[in-house]
Amino acid sequence: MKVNNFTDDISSFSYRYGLIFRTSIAGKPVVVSADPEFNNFIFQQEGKLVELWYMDTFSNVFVLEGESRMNAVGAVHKYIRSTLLGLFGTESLKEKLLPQLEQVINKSLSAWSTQASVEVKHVASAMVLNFSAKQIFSYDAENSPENLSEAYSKIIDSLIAFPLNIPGTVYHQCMKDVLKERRTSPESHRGDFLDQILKDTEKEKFLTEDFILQLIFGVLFGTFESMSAIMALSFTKLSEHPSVLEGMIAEHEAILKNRENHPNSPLTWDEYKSMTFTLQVINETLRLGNVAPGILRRALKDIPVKGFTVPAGWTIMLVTSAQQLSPNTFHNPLEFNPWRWKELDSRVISKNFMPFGGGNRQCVGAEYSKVFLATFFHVLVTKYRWTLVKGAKVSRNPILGFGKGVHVKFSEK
Ligand code: HEM
Repeated sequence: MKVNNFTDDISSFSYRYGLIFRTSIAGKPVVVSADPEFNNFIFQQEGKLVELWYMDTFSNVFVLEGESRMNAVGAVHKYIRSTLLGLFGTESLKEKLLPQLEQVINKSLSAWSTQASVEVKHVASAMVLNFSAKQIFSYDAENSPENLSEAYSKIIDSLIAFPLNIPGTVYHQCMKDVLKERRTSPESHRGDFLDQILKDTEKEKFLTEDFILQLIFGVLFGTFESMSAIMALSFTKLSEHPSVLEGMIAEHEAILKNRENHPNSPLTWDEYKSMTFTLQVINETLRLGNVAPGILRRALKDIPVKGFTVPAGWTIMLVTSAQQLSPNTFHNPLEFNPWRWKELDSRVISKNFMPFGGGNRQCVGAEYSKVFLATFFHVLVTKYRWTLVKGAKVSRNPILGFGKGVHVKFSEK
């Protein structure tokens, strides 16, 4: 069979396979794919035919070359992934984090309800970042001299605007101080992520100070934009679809009723698992939200695809977001309709709905995000009522944007 190179005959390729085509971004050749077969295949090829590649902006922040580069799979990635899953994975959520999450959410909503209104994305970012940072390095938002979420959002704004050197920022200085304190007083054992990686520095040579700082930055980066964008979008969608909100209220009131004599007892794992409709609302918001508009990889070797070849070195952009908006899978794809999930087959879902990516780089915060959102809705609809004071014009550039923000007034029920 004749194997063409993308560079040989691009036009006939894009004509024949509209879901995969070639373009260029910042002068570099990129193969863009919304093809479910190819995208699923590429997710399984991490470290074999492809590796993670977020182009130049991120290579100024994260080490993407050399032995301890963050994008390679292998011992370093395995160590980080399993350590993070130990912290944010299902077992930890079930055994430890769920009651803590409920407490933090209760506290946040109670504080928000004392204000005339709050901008949801802003306050949700701080809530999620502070909770995640507490698990990672025992960050204490109430007593810390530095406001981590303010320092962090400055970095994110500039990161998107221009390449940035992390050293010199308030974030970097704050984290260096945290590391120094831990190293000089090893007796202050906190049982967090930082304790564990500092304990492993002898054994794992790649755990240098710079690496640890970048790693913590990277994990917080994962939590910061994504969760708050989904929360802001939820409020926008729920205000447009009161019947969905009513469905959630009914589901959560039934949970309280089933507790019989203990309506105020903490949320249990079984109760979380029973929130069928709420989890469908979360799926629908993730589907429309498409927090990761494209997932980027670099071809390590020539990759054959449908009679053509993606040459080694080229960038591949997996546009899973387009799959999630495909009318072939999702009838009336732009409509916010959580009930659609009742009808969808689980095999169709796993192939076409990948808000958390796939393969061995699938988001380590996937279950954490769902538990966080479900617990948030549980507290919200059982204890509070809210009104949208000022909605936002939702945009995509390519990151989900909320113009002047989603302003909500919360009040106790
Ligand atoms: C709505 C919320 C979230 C969405 C939609 C999301 C989405 C994603 C996606 C699409 C990837 C794969 C990226 C790729 O393959 O290049 C990913 C990876 C990752 N996410 Fe998330 N994420 C979310 C929340 C979180 C949270 C809360 C954490 C914090 C624990 C987190 C930590 C990570 C990490 C560490 C990775 C890299 C995993 C690896 O390379 O092995 N994410 N996320």
